[in-house]
Amino acid sequence: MSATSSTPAAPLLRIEGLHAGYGKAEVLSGLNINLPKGSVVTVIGPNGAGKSTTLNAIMGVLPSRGVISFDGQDLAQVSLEDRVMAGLALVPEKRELFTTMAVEDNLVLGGFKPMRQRVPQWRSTLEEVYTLFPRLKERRAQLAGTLSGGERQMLAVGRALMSRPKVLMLDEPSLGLAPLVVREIFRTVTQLRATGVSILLIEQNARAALEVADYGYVLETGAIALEGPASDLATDHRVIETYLGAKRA
Ligand SMILES: Nc1ncnc2c1ncn2[C@@H]1O[C@H](COP(=O)(O)OP(=O)(O)OP(=O)(O)O)[C@@H](O)[C@H]1O
Repeated sequence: MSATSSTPAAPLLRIEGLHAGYGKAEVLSGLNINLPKGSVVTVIGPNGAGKSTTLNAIMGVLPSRGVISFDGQDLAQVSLEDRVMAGLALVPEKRELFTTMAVEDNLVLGGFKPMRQRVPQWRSTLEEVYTLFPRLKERRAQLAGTLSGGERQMLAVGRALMSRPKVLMLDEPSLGLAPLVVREIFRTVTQLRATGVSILLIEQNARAALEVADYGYVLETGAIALEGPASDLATDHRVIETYLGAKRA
């Protein structure tokens, strides 16, 4: 991470020449993304650019070609479950909560069975999640389907944290949330980085994402159109014209 180091540390997550798609339709055409340890990296871009596809390929729920290397390990032959065990966690765009189950049951299921066996301290992880999101603790017995939009997003993040990930991937966490709630969620991103979690943040809300990220990529029709330190991207005229506009989060 040090800018002065002659041999920069290998990124925790390295995506190189990634191709993925659906049937014959190729969506990603040779993507390169690096996530250094302890950083927040954002991928911004328009609808349909391939942002969710990128995360699905990294998780292994979608077949892909190219290199996905995590913590020095090539994930090509690694199953979804083993990717979670290795330390990858995804908060999907649709949150995908168990709506008819209580908040706490959603969290406990997030530390899914093999993980609970391997990580016997899951109860203390649950307390850590409650410390991060006191509102979830207050509502631990409430059905997930009755939570507000912001609380659902907190629960989706909390559930992913139950597997004690090294890398947390967030797919449009601000989607459908009021500006104040977006701020709260992005504050959490900063708090998590401070605890050592590395974060890959997919967002359409470019302004909020670039404020919280260290580095950013602009993804357009399956390829990286622009990349750089987030503060540079936030002042780049192409990003301003296309993604920042006059709207404030
Ligand atoms: N299951 C699927 N089957 C076929 N095509 C798909 C499927 N999922 C996504 N696509 C297509 O792949 C392209 C990229 O979709 P993707 O969801 O990755 O974009 P995105 O950048 O995340 O967009 P958004 O910001 O709107 O969520 C789109 O053209 C979409 O229609």
